[in-house]
Amino acid sequence: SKVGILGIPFSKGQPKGGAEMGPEILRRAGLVSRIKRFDYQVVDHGDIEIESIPGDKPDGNVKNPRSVGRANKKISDKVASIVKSKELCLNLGGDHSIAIGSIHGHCRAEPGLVVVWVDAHADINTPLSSPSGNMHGMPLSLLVKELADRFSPVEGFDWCKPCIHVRDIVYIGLRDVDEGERWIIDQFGIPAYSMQEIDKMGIKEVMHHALKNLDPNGTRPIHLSFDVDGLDPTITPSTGTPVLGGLNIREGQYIMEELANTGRLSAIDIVEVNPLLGSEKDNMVTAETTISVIEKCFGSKRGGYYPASYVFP
Ligand SMILES: N[C@@H](CC/C=C/[B-](O)(O)O)C(=O)O
Ligand SMILES: [Mn+2]
Ligand SMILES: [Mn+2]
Ligand SMILES: [Mn+2]
Repeated sequence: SKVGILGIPFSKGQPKGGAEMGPEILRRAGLVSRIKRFDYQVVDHGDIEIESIPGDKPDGNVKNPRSVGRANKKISDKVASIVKSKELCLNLGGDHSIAIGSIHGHCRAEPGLVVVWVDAHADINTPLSSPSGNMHGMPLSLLVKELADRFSPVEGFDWCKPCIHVRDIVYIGLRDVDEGERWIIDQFGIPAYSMQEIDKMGIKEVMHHALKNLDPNGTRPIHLSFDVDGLDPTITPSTGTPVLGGLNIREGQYIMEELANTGRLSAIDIVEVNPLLGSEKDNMVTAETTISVIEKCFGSKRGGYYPASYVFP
């Protein structure tokens, strides 16, 4: 099987420069060669070309709407074609607004998908409920059909038709959720395993119930949107919105191992790595943590591994 890697050097969904350097730092830390060790054939699609749109005035309180809209239209087109060519699409962000295009594009190729959202944040603020106007806190609100009537279309997003239902989402790792987001989660009954549930149930039970709730028959393609700030900031310090009390590296690896075991991972976003926000050491720790978690999606086993082609000497 094949994995298609797509760099998305984009950061206009939030105000801190540097998130656009995420793909570069992960590549430089050896991501591609680490994935090549396993049974996937790796196709590297390079980085998406991001056009800058000068004078991109806010639309209401939404910041950089046209830049975010234009970038995500391209992301949608590219992800749709990668998934259609039977590659597992690995998107390297960039801030979390890139999930608008990646999920939209994934839905074009796999309409029955489900979304696993690993994050300290719910990222489902509408343009009206957002406390910041930063679009990295809004991606899911632009994608779910049930919220379409709660706000008027955002400038630059006329292409973006909502393509998933709230019941097709599960949250893991929440610990910094805004009022409007909590109202949405309660109103629509979105399964949400915050760090409190993880401490109460343990990651094994959380993964068991999360996947069972989401897809009882175990048939639907999975879109994993992984915000590195879902992990504890001591192991991913180089990120824009760190929150104490996150997932430890073993929980992160276990989540990926369980998702890999389904055999239904179809697209993965790895977002919010920002090397300008940490020291050299912070960046090295963040990159190594992120890669050691990502590789568990592709067959890396803590108990050891050998490729199908291995012959014992
Ligand atoms: N909920 C806050 C924070 C958003 C955080 C986004 B992140 O999860 O993509 O880092 C907001 O809406 O501004
Ligand atoms: Mn996020
Ligand atoms: Mn986050
Ligand atoms: Mn149980």
